[in-house]
Amino acid sequence: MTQHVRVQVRRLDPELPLPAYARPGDAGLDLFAREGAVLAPGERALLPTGIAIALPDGHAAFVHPRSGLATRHGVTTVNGPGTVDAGYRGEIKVNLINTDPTETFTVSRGDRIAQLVVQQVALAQLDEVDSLPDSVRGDTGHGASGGFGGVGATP
Ligand SMILES: O=c1ccn([C@H]2C[C@H](O)[C@@H](COP(=O)(O)OP(=O)(O)OP(=O)(O)O)O2)c(=O)[nH]1
Ligand SMILES: [Mg+2]
Repeated sequence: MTQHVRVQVRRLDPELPLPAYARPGDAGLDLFAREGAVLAPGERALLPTGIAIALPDGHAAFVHPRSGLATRHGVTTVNGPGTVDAGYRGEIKVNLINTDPTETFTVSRGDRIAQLVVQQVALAQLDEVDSLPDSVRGDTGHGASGGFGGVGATP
């Protein structure tokens, strides 16, 4: 069952449509660029989206890159995914970077540059302890479970 949460939104640019889910079942609302930009290889830009939101308590929104831009152009978010706090009332911005080594990437006003995923988040109440409970993983990580290959691959 899909859960819906009501999010108040202010449009800071009346000419841009509200962010929308491109298809039923999509998790991210596509965000539009309020301004264009030209990103040389390796260059980044903080682009305004023309919207500000008020999330209910216990929620956050995450500015995720779009996989099509990443795959075709090497364009992603620098801080991906960026975190929008429930208390943030400013314009949502997208920290875009062109990681392509040779191609310049042009953003036009109105382009869909990133997607906003709204999620419930738990706020941690930190209980300081001297030792943590045992677990199967323990303190292993960073590839400790094996290599990257599938069945039969060398570890
Ligand atoms: O991709 C992003 C990431 C953040 N923000 C806005 C909303 C967020 O609530 C605020 C602060 O973000 P964050 O906490 O990640 O940045 P910070 O560097 O820790 O700044 P601050 O000291 O203001 O918390 O900036 C965006 O518009 N887009
Ligand atoms: Mg912060």
